[in-house]
Amino acid sequence: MNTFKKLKQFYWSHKRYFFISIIFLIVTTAITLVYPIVLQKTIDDVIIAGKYDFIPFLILAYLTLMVIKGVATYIQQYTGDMFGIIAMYKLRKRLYEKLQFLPFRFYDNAKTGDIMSRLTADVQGFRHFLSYGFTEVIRFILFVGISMIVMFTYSIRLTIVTLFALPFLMVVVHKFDKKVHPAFRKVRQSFGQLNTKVQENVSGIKTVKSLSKEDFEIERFHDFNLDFRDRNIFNSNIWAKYFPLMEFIGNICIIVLLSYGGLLVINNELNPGELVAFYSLTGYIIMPIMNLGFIINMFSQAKASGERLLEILEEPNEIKEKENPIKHIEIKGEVTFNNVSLKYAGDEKAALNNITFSIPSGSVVGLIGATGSGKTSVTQLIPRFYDVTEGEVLIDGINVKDFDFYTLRSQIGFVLQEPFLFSSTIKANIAYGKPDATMEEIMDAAKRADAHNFIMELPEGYDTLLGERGMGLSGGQRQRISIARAICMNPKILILDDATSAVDMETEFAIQQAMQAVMKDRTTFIIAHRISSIKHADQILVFEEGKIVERGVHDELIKNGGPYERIYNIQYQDQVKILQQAVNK
Ligand SMILES: Nc1ncnc2c1ncn2[C@@H]1O[C@H](COP(=O)(O)OP(=O)(O)OP(=O)(O)O)[C@@H](O)[C@H]1O
Repeated sequence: MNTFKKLKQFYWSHKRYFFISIIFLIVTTAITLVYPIVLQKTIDDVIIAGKYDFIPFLILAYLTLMVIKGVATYIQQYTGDMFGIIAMYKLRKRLYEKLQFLPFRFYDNAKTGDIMSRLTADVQGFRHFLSYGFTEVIRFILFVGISMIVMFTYSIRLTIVTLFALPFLMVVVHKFDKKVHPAFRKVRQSFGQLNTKVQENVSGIKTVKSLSKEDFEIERFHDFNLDFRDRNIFNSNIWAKYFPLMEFIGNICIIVLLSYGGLLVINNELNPGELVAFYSLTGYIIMPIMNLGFIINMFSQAKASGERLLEILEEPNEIKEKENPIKHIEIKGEVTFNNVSLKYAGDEKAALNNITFSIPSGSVVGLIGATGSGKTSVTQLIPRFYDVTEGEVLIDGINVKDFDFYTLRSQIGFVLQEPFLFSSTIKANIAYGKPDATMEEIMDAAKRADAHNFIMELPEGYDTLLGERGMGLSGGQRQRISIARAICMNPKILILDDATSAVDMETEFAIQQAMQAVMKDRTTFIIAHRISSIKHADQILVFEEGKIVERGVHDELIKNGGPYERIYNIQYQDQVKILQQAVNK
C-alpha cells in the first residue's frame, strides 16, 4: 500500500470522479442485488400464488430497473475512466519533468528502452488499476456484504452450510497473490530489457550492419524475447494452477447449496423462490471471490508498475540550485579552477586531480592530451553537468554553485563531441537555445559556422526537416549545425569539444577563420586532438591522466621537450612525410 500512498498526489486531487463513480457503482450493485429478490417474489408471491395480474407490473418494474442500471453504469464507467486517465496524464507529466532535471550521472547508466517502458506500459498499468481496480474492490465488498445479509435473512442455516468453503477459497486467493506479484514485477522488468534491446539496435543499426552482426543481434534479441516469453508463461502457469482450484471450491459451494437447499424445500422449510434467489446470491459471492484473482492481478501489476515509477520519481538529484541563487546577471567569462578534483560516481580513480588554472575573460584556451586524460571532464564542471569532488570552479570570481541554472547555462555554449540534432527543421535546430532568434540571426550563425552554403543547397533550405538525430546529413554537416546552434545563443563562454573532428582540414580552416570573429569577447575552450585546432590559443593546457602536465603558448610548447612537442612532432612530421611522398610521385 505504501506505493499507492506515495503516488497519492497524482490521483487524490481529483477524487470527485472517484466518488461519483462509487456512488453510481452502489446504484448498479443495488439494482443487480435486487434482481434475485424480485425473482423470488415473482415465483413465490405471483406465480405459485396464481396472481397473474401482477405480471405486467413486474415487467414494467424490471424494465425501469434496467434503464436506471444502464444510465448508472455509463456514468460509473465514464467517471472511473476519468479518474485513471487524469492520474496517468499527471504522472507522465511529472516523470518527464523529472527526467529533464535528473543529473548527467543518472543518464550515464540509464537505458533508454527501460525509461520508455516505464513512461508507457508502467504508467498504463497503474492507470488501469485506478480506473477499474479500485471500483472492482468496492464492487467486491458490496456484492459479498449485501448478498450475505440478504441470504442470512432467508435462512441462517443454509447460508452457513453454503459458505463453509469460503475460508478455503480465501486461503487459495491469498497464496495466489503471494506468487503472482513477484512474477508480474519480473514480467515488467523483462519488458523494459526487451525495449532497451530494440531501441539500442535501431540506434546502432549502422554499426551492426557495418560489422555484419545481424545474426548475432537476432540471437541476442532472441534471448530477451525468450526471457519475456518464459516470464509470461511462468505467470500464466500460476493462473492456470490457481484458477481451476478456485472454481472447484466455488462449485462445491453450489452443490452443497442445491443439495441442502433442495432438502429444505422438500421439507417445506424454504420456499422454491427463496432457493432460486439463494442460488443467484451465492453466485454473487463466489464470482467476486474468484474474480479477486483478476483484481489481485491488476493490483499486482499496478503495484509493480508504481514501484518502477517511484524509482524515477525518487531518484536523488545531487546537483541542485542553492537557495536564492544569483540570477539575471550577465557574466564576463573569466573562468578559474582552484585545486579541482573529480571522481565520477562508482569510479575508483579520480578523473581529475588537483586542477588549477585561470582563464581571463575573452581569451581562448586549448585543451589537448590523450583520450581519457580529462579534457571533457574539465569543461563539464563549468555548467555544472557534474559537481567537483574537491576544490572550486569560479566564473568571474563567483562559485558556479551560486548561480541559478538558467543564468549559468544560457551563457555557456556547448558544441559536443557527438552533436545531437532533433528531428525538426534545420532552422529550429539552430535556434534551439534561443527560440526567439530572428531569421537573420539564424543565418548569421550558420554563416559563421560555415554551414550556410550547404544548407542553401538543400531543397528546402533552412526549412529542411531532419531525420531522427539529424540523419540525412553528413557528420561534418551535423557538427557545423551544432556549432551554429551554440553561436546563435551568443554565449559568453563557448566550449568546443572536439567540434571540428568530423570536418576536413579545409572546412576546419574555414570554420576557424569564421570563428576568429565569433570568439572575440568570449572565453573559448577548444578541446582538440589536432594541434592545428588550438595552435592560435592564448593558452594551451596539456592533460595527462587527469592532471595538467604542461601549459603555455604554442611557440613555447613546441620547444619545451614535453608531451606537446611529442604530439606536435608526430602530427607535423607525418605531414612533412606525406608532402614529400606527394612531391616524389
Ligand atoms: N560519465 C562518466 N562516468 C564515469 N567515468 C567517466 C565519465 N566520463 C568520463 N569518465 C572517465 O573519466 C576520465 C576522463 O574522461 P574525459 O571524457 O574527461 O577524457 P577526455 O580527455 O575528454 O577524452 P577524449 O579525448 O576521449 O574525449 C576517463 O577515464 C573516463 O573513463
